[in-house]
Amino acid sequence: MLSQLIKLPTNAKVGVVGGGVSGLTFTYFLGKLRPDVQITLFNLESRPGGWINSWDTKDKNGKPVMIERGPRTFRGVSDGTVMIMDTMLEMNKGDIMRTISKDSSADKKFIVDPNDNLVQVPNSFGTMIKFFMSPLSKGLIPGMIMEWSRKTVDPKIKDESVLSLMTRRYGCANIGRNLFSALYRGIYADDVGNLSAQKVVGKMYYDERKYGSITKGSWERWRQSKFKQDEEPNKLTECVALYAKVFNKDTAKIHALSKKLSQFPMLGLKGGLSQFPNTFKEAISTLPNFATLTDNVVTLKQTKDKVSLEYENAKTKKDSQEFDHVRLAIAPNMFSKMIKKSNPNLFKKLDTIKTNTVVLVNLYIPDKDIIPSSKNGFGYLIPETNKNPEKVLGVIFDSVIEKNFKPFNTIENDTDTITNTSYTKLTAMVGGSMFNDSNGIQHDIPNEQEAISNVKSALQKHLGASKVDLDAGQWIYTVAQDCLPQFKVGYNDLIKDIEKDIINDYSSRVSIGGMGFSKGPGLPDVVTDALVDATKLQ
Ligand SMILES: Cc1cc2nc3c(=O)[nH]c(=O)nc-3n(C[C@H](O)[C@H](O)[C@H](O)COP(=O)(O)OP(=O)(O)OC[C@H]3O[C@@H](n4cnc5c(N)ncnc54)[C@H](O)[C@@H]3O)c2cc1C
Ligand SMILES: C=Cc1c2[nH]c(c1C)Cc1[nH]c(c(CCC(=O)O)c1C)Cc1[nH]c(c(C)c1CCC(=O)O)Cc1[nH]c(c(C)c1C=C)C2
Repeated sequence: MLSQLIKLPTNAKVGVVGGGVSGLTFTYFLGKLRPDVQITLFNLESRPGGWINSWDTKDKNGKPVMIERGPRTFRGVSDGTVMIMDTMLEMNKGDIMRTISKDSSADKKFIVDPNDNLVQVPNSFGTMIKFFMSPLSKGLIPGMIMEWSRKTVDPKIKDESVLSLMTRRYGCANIGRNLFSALYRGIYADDVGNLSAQKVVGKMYYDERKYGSITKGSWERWRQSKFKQDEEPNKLTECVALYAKVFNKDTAKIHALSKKLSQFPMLGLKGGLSQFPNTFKEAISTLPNFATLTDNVVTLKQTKDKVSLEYENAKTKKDSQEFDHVRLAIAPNMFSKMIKKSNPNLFKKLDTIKTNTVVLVNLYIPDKDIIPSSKNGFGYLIPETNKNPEKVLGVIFDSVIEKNFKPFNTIENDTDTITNTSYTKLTAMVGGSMFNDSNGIQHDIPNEQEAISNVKSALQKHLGASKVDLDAGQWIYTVAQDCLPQFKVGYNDLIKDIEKDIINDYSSRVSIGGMGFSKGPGLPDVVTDALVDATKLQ
């Protein structure tokens, strides 16, 4: 998201690089706002969706089964989620929208303690007592009680790691290395000792600076939000209000949708999350001035008062086009490759953003549920305090999620309810920063055989699964190479510096999107970012 973008001239030409949800939604929003603008979407792959990859295959009995080889859900409370769901409804896709409610067993999360026991993250009084009695809560009670009174940060410190902030606030490293280590491995695939507090726990970072403590800050924010809620109960957030305005939406309907979505911790789509990019791809193909070029490697060049994209693929010779504006909806590491020769200074800055690789190992057992009923939940995460020789970040219980999915729209003849419940579908996510050396440089990615063997060992330890059952399952191995940027200490300032260079070097004719540059790494974050920037160009 760039601060200053210039309004596009009539019949402008825009190039969008990246066919993930960031590029797709940006293209859709801009194409709807400015039907006169000619948009060309470039993508390395012919498949839309980027990291979203719902894979339709067959099980050992020849029955069709969908395996998620990337994201599978997204959070219900977010501006981006309102825009995604409103657009899906507009395209008559309401019937594939699925929800997980707060009281659903699929909303339970577990953390593995140092003795390989799964402990539920508290969501009730009973689970809170159990959590406080586990080794995972060492130091938590005194840490929280005295947090408000602890010395605040030295104002000279611009940014620090999540672990450093947590240790200062809670008086010991245990809380950071247990609870927060698990949570942030489950989002960033990285360790709290590496992650930027300003970027990752922004609210806590600013609360300590503004109010002197996290407790005081949370209280103040709760009080102010309560006051705002009472004063203006039907107020839309700034981004959703912008979305409603530019697309002439019925604000009462958008508010009702936003309110309904906020009941659900997470949402999904029947048939897999790929339905989301596929729907947007379908929608943009109907735009009056749209073209797409796939299987192309793209590089960026600055010409006098335009920007040009050079592209080539195995079949076609090198070609190029000039544009009034280029949108880069790609990760920082892909952006740096695009300008290595044409802009060495910017390349050097982008190239300091290293990445984490996650290996996904899916297991499907068509005729047995090996997830103990007491552990039915979204899945579990493994914090730094567990030895974890298998380097598993966490395991998502896809079959529990699927069995607890409820239609978003009430459907009369609900044919959706899953009849066969005795199956297992789960996804282990392996590696992330655990594949890196102390400088954050990637090393040993396990091959398919090693990764599957490690996950089998972890599932036997954590779920008590039998080797016979595991060996009988169908295993799928996916390497999500460089899939998540490393959001290291100082990340926000680095991005601000990079954005300044982009504005100067390309005279505001280039904008950037995607999870490395948006507010957060989630699907809703990149969609919000796409909407805001598309409206700046209209
Ligand atoms: C393992 C994993 C699990 C996740 N789970 C969740 C989750 O549960 N919930 C959630 O909200 N988010 C989740 N996310 C984050 C989510 O996947 C991202 O927010 C989202 O996919 C980012 O979309 P994007 O379009 O920004 O980038 P991408 O999906 O990376 O898409 C970028 C596209 O650009 C293409 N491209 C790159 N360089 C070029 C080039 N030079 N020329 C042409 N094309 C190019 C790529 O091929 C790709 O198709 C997860 C991410 C990962 C990696
Ligand atoms: C174990 C590794 C990972 C798991 N998911 C991811 C990793 C690296 C990646 C990821 N997961 C989520 C996001 C978006 C975050 C956001 O800001 O919306 C990303 C980048 C979603 C997510 N992950 C967890 C929760 C509770 C959420 C939010 C709900 C949602 O958006 O669906 C925690 C969590 N992640 C994993 C597990 C097993 C787990 C909890 C048990 C897998």
